[in-house]
Amino acid sequence: MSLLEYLNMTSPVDIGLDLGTANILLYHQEKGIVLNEPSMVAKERGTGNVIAVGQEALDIHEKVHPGIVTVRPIASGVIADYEATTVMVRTMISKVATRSVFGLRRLIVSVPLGITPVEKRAVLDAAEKVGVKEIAFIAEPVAAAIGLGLDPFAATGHMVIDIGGGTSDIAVITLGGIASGESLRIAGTDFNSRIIQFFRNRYNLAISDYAAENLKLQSVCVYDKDENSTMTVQGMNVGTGLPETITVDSRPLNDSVDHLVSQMIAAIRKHIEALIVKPELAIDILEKGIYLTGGGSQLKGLNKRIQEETTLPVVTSDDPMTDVIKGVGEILADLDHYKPLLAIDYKALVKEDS
Ligand SMILES: Nc1ncnc2c1ncn2[C@@H]1O[C@H](COP(=O)(O)OP(=O)(O)OP(=O)(O)O)[C@@H](O)[C@H]1O
Repeated sequence: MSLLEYLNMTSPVDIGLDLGTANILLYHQEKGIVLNEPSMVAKERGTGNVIAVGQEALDIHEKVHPGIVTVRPIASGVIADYEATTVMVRTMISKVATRSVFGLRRLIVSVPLGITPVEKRAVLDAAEKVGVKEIAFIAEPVAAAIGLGLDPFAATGHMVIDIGGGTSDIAVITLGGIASGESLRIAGTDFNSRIIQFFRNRYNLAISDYAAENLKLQSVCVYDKDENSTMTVQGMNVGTGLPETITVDSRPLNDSVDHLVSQMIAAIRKHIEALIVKPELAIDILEKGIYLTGGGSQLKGLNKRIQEETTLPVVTSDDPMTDVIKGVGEILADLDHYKPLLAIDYKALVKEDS
């Protein structure tokens, strides 16, 4: 065995990227999921220089250093900070793909349904800077479908809803295309914002995003609105300017996030109703159910609520936060088979695109 073989540096590498609002995941063709970190960047307040990305940036964020500002470069599924996104993607890819002397061959990136050319450009820039030779984009719900073990080319309809941090991608997938779908800009992060607003308005209490996230995971339930639990919440009293601990019922908080759930369900129903011209697809969904994935789909009671209000069965994923990247991994493993999905949706091979 040569030294290069021994060091596993003998061939160009293919990488998959799930560039999410909340989390960034990387898939290595041979090793599987090699990175799963928060989509966050820490910068020096004065210069704007990036000093940390991912988990390191989140650790800084929680300590709140006055000379440092932390940003989520992707907001509501769109690239809000072009520079920070470029640095974040570049740093993450270099973390996992520095060993091959032949460099990176392909990068497959999952993106929300409505990605704009400008957003695509930011990813392309980052990829070019780490020496990727070929790049392709795949729609998140299609990647999620593959990750869930569904066949996107089948002559049957699959409804997949990927509820992430910034977007809820809704898609009815059939014959390698999307019969009906949209990227709804309501997802996990909106629940956090609503929770923060609720405590501010009702209790004059400013709570951190970290506290809001914990409340969402532990106390919020969107199905049985009568369900009640007691929550202990810490924050800053905006009136006195002093820290405060309060113990309150969860029921009013459940009510306060309800309009977000209603908007999600209205969008889902719209795409089911759009199948009126293709009733056989609607029947497929009636038989197989709606597939729910993405971290936000784990909100307590959301699956039951969707089931009740659409009257369709709902199938929840066992591992909702990795379905998209697993799907991207499957595509990398059999690119010839899946290539039509990339070409049909985005015609995104760099050389064709630029
Ligand atoms: N148990 C849970 N209950 C409710 N929400 C959860 C739970 N676990 C994770 N989440 C939420 O899931 C979201 C992150 O999910 P995911 O990693 O799938 O999103 P993303 O891919 O980063 O975002 P997007 O696809 O919108 O760009 C966060 O908003 C997080 O708060």
